[in-house]
Amino acid sequence: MTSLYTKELEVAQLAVQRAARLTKRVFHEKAKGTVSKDDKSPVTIGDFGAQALIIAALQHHFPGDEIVAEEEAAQLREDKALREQIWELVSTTKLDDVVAERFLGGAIESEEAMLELIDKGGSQGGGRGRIWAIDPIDGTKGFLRGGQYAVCLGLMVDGDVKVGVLGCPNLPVDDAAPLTADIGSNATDEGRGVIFSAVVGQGATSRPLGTGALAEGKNISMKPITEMSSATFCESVESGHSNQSDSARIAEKLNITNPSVRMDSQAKYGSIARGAGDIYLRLPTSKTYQEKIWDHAAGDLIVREAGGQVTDTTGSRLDFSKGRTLAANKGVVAAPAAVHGQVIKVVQEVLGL
Ligand SMILES: Nc1ncnc2c1ncn2[C@@H]1O[C@H](COP(=O)(O)OS(=O)(=O)O)[C@@H](OP(=O)(O)O)[C@H]1O
Ligand SMILES: [Mg+2]
Ligand SMILES: [Mg+2]
Ligand SMILES: [Mg+2]
Repeated sequence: MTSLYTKELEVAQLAVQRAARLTKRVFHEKAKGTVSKDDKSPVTIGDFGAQALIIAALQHHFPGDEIVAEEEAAQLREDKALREQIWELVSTTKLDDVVAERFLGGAIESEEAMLELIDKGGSQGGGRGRIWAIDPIDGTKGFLRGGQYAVCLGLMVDGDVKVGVLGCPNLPVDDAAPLTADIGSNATDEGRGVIFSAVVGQGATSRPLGTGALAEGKNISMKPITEMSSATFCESVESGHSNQSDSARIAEKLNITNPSVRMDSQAKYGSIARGAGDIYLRLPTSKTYQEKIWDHAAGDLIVREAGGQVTDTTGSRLDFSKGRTLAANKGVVAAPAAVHGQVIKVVQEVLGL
C-alpha cells in the first residue's frame, strides 16, 4: 500500500525549503522592509515573499485546496515600492536543483499574479475539506533579531491536521544539540537550519534544511522525562504572547529548576519534538486573544507524532475546525504523553481553572 499524503509531504517540504531560501536572502542581503500591520505587529518583505512562493507551489499541485495564511496583499497593492521589492525577491528565488524547482511549478508569471497568490490565503477555514494553514514567517520579531523563526505549513482535512512541516533556518541541524535561548545573534549559518515534518500516523522526522532537493530525514522523538526536576521548558520571548510569571510558578510547583528557554516561533514545538527541550507552555495573557491556527497546526502534529501530547490549558486537544483561530482553546500545554497529565494538573492549580 502506498503511504497516505506522500505527495503532500514532498510538496510541503520543498515549498518550505524554497520559502526559507527567500527569508534567508532577506536577512542577509536586504533592508528588512518592515511595515506595521493594523494590530501594530511587524511584517516584512520576507513574510509576503515566502507566502507567495508557498502558495504558488500549493496551487500548482492542489488547485482545489483552500488556504488560510497569515498575510494579505492589500498593503502591497497600495505601495508600489514595497511591491516591487517583494517581486524582485520572489521572481529570483529558486531551489538550486532544477528538478525540484520544476516540480514546484517554477517561477510566478507576474507581479499581479504574485498579489493574487498572496490573497489566495484568505479562506475562512473550518471543519470541512482540505485546508492548508501557512505562517510564512512565524516569530517575525525573532527573524528581525537574528533569532529563531519558522516557516510553517500544515494540511488539515476535515479539521484534523494530517501533514505538518516547519522550516527552522536558525536552529542547530544536530537533533542532539543542547537547547539554548537564541533570541538573536550574529552567528553564521554554519551548522544551522532544520526541517521538521510529520504525517499523521507515520511519526515525525527532521532533516537538514537545504537549498535544492530534500536531504535524508531521521526519525525524531520526545525525550522521556524520568525526573520532572531536570526537565526544561520553552516559552515565548514576548511576555505579551505567553504569561511568564504564571509559567515560573508552574515550574516551581513541578520542582523544575532549569530556567525557561525563551525562543520565538514554532521552533519551540520542533525543539521539544526532538528531545532538545521537554515542555512547551503558552499561557494566556488576555481573556480575549484567540490563537491563530497557523501558529500551531504544524507544531501540534509534529509533537504528537514524536510521542507528545498537545492540549490547551483546560486539557482539550487543539481544535483546528473552528476557522482561522483556535476559538475553542485557551493557551497551549505540550509535553511527553507520559507526563502531560501531571503538567496539566499543576497548570490548572496555578491558573485557578
Ligand atoms: N497576545 C498574543 N498572545 C499570544 N500570541 C500572540 C499574541 N499576539 C500575537 N501573537 C502571535 O504570537 C506569534 C509568535 O509567537 P511566539 O511564541 O513566537 O512569540 S515570541 O516571539 O517568542 O514572543 C505571532 O506570530 P507571527 O506574527 O507569525 O510572528 C503572533 O501570531
Ligand atoms: Mg505576524
Ligand atoms: Mg506566527
Ligand atoms: Mg507570521
